[in-house]
This record gives sequence, structure tokens and C-alpha cells, in this order.
Amino acid sequence: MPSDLSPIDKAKFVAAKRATDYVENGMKVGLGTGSTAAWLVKCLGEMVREEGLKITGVPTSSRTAALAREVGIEITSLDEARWLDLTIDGADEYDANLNLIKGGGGALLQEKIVATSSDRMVVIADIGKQVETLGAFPLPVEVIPFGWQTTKALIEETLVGMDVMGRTTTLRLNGDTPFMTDEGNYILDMHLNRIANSRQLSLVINQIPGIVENGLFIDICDAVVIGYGDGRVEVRDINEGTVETDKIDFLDNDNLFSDLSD
Ligand SMILES: O=C(CO)[C@H](O)[C@H](O)COP(=O)(O)O
Repeated sequence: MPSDLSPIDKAKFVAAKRATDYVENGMKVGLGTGSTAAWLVKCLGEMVREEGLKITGVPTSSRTAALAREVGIEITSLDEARWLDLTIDGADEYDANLNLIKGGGGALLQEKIVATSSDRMVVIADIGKQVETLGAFPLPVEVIPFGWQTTKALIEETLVGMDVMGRTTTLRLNGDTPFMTDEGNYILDMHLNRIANSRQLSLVINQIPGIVENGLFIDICDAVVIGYGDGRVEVRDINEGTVETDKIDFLDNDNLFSDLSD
């Protein structure tokens, strides 16, 4: 039941619920990864089952693919879909220009490919993800395992010339072994604290051999749906220049909570 959820989970849920307003019958929808995106997949699953919503989902990770199947959303690959109407995904940080840090869940590569293949990207987040300057959240970078220590050293050397506050880079672990992405790569987390020029950093980092992609999403996100623990939501659309507020009633969603809460 809703009262069992923490305020952060309530905020994630209301953001996800409000974002389903963007989804229309017949759409091809990129499905993000992470705990906020999981709420979205559950909400969409309920709409498919209860309201006859017809969508095709393109998941951004094996985890999301499994959840989408479980809740009854038809899924396909990006190669089949080719171009998507919309992607809805979570984020680790967003700034006033809706530039993002993503990849906390290790799915940044597929997430970036899917988001850039979409007419529109909508981010769903709790208010705690909002920052003035990106970088407090460690920036994930996906690297191929071959020579990763050399790649790490090259990154740290490159950072000397960049306007960032920290330069440590750590290999993400899963227990005692390296965390492995769906593509069989490793993640290096860059502890930068403050990224003065995220656009420049993103371009420079991606020039280093061994780096597949970084978690900076620059000029990709069109709108953010921000959730609060009391049910309020705020929708900021960067293209329309609009800010809307709304409130989601938890009581309307009792079925969803009792059926699908983890
Ligand atoms: O980028 C991501 C996964 O790679 C997630 O969207 C991001 O980490 C946010 O996750 P959560 O919704 O669990 O806070």
C-alpha cells in the first residue's frame, strides 16, 4: 500500500505516473532503467492490461526487458523499431538546461542510444536529483575491459586539463568482481564533484580509446517530470518553455501498489 512507501519512492512513483500522460496508443516507447523507470514500466503495464493501451516498448537493459515482459508490455529491439516516438527514463542528476548524468544503474550506453533515437526524451525524477551544476554524482563511463587500467590512467591524465573539482576514477564492482554491463563492458565512475563545462567534457572523454560512452546526456532531454513525496509533480518542458504543476492521488492507484510493489 502507498503508506508503506518511503517519501522518495512516492516521489518516484508520482513522476512515473504523470509521465504516462505522454504515452499514446500505437507509440513506440523507449523504456528506461532504474527504480524510477521500473515504476513507469509497472504503470504502463497496468494501462496495457486494464485499459487496452497498445504500445511497443524498447527496453534499455535486460532488467527492464524482464520487467516489461512480466507486466505484459510488448517489447521489441531498437533494430526492429528503428525510430521511437518517446523515451521515458530516470536520471542521477539534471540541471536547469535538462542536461543529465545517467548510468547509476550501469545502463547508460543503451539508454543513450535509445534516447537519441527518440523524437522526445522525458526524464522522471524525484526533486533530490536536481542540481545547479552537474558532477556531485560520480560520472559513469563505459569502457571495454581490454586495457581498462590504461584507459583509466588516460582519463585521469585528460582530466588535468579540464575544469573539474575532483579527478579520481574508480572501477565499479559487483561484490569482488568488476560490474559488467549488458554489453560486456566495465564502468569507471569519475568523482569530479563539479563539472564546469559538461558539453566539453563529454566530447573530450569520448575521444579516449577504450571508452565506449559516458553518462553525460547533453541536449537530449526535452522535459523532466519531477515528483515530490506528497504527490505533487512538476513538469518542465525545455522546448515549450513551460512549467506545469499537478498532484497525483495515491488512493487512485491502490491496485497498482498492491499488485506490483516490490
Ligand atoms: O541511469 C540510470 C541507469 O543506468 C538510471 O536512470 C539512474 O541511475 C536513476 O536511477 P533511479 O531511478 O533508480 O534513481
